[in-house]
Amino acid sequence: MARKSTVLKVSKLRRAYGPVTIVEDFSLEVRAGEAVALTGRNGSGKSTVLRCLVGADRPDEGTVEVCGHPVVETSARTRRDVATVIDDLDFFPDLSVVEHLDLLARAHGVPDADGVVDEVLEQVQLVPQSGQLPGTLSSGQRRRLGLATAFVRPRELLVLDEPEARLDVEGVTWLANRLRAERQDGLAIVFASHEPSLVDTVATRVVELGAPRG
Ligand SMILES: Nc1ncnc2c1ncn2[C@@H]1O[C@H](COP(=O)(O)OP(=O)(O)OP(=O)(O)O)[C@@H](O)[C@H]1O
Repeated sequence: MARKSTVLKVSKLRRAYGPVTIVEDFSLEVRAGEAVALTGRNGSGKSTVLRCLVGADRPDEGTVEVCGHPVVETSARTRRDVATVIDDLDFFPDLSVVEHLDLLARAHGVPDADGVVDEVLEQVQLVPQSGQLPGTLSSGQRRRLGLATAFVRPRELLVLDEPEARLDVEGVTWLANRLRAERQDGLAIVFASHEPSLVDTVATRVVELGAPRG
């Protein structure tokens, strides 16, 4: 069988905040169809690594490439290839749930945007809330909308920071199955998680980050 192509290549990443080095000599290669779980204690640097992967933070040293191109948060290429759910997303206060998803799908040139948005709304169980504004959603529903934004658009790499946060038990099970299916369809995934069931179901590899050093 042909080896799957490398989607993400991280080489010798280092990130320090002041005198404290959080991440040092971190390298990672993720191929299409692989899912890497970043685990480790609070403060071990998982979010720091993920922010560097998507270009939301700049490493002090090292390089990050997606599909052979350097990651730059503002580049069209990076935005096309990388779907992220990290931190709490900012939503437009005056666009409804369905309008957010429509906007994203159309901006990314998704064929049959209406059909894709309807399908994802069903999957994240936000059909009854599709006309609501983000400010009126429950915190778990806002997380579901955040996840939906990643699923209505094209993607080669999915980067998720604690995607299970604020989901109910049924939601975590759905998410685990959905991410496993995405990986089996050939997507590359990197996610940080404290949820063992999610890691067990989704990850093909687990990378545990250590404690920060002073
Ligand atoms: N902008 C910043 N300035 C100073 N320190 C920071 C900054 N961002 C993160 N840190 C520190 O870097 C360390 C790693 O934080 P990070 O958020 O990457 O951890 P994490 O592994 O994702 O933790 P958690 O499991 O709690 O989400 C923490 O000690 C944090 O306080």
